[in-house]
Amino acid sequence: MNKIHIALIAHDKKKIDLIVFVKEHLDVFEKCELYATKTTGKLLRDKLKLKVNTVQSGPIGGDLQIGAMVANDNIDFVIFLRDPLTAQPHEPDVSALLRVCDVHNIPLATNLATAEALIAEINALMEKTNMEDEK
Ligand SMILES: O=C(CO)COP(=O)(O)O
Repeated sequence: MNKIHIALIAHDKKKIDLIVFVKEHLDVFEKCELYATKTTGKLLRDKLKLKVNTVQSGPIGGDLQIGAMVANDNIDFVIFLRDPLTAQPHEPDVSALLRVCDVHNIPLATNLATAEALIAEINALMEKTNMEDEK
């Protein structure tokens, strides 16, 4: 089975939420190929010992790099915990990433409730592929 590719990104005030969320679903994330913006990825590596491919930090182009991966069909799911209460200097890049997910119909969670729903979907997808592999 090909691994599911997931991009994980969190704005600074949401990084702890993301770490806690990923920790709760570590069994799922360990089976996936993970991509993250630099600071988010470093935290995931340091705190959870996960293997994560990183791009630049979000404010200096990382969101756009993840967007390019979405455009190239290299990402299956995006979990991007945005901080809706803090203005981001790189807001155009954030919008570009959200837009390219819509253009390519890539499931995108921008809050924890939707991220939980995506995990259920990812689990179902993994079970289905495992059953097909066993046939
Ligand atoms: O700013 C970000 C997303 O817009 C996240 O970038 P970092 O993971 O490098 O903090």
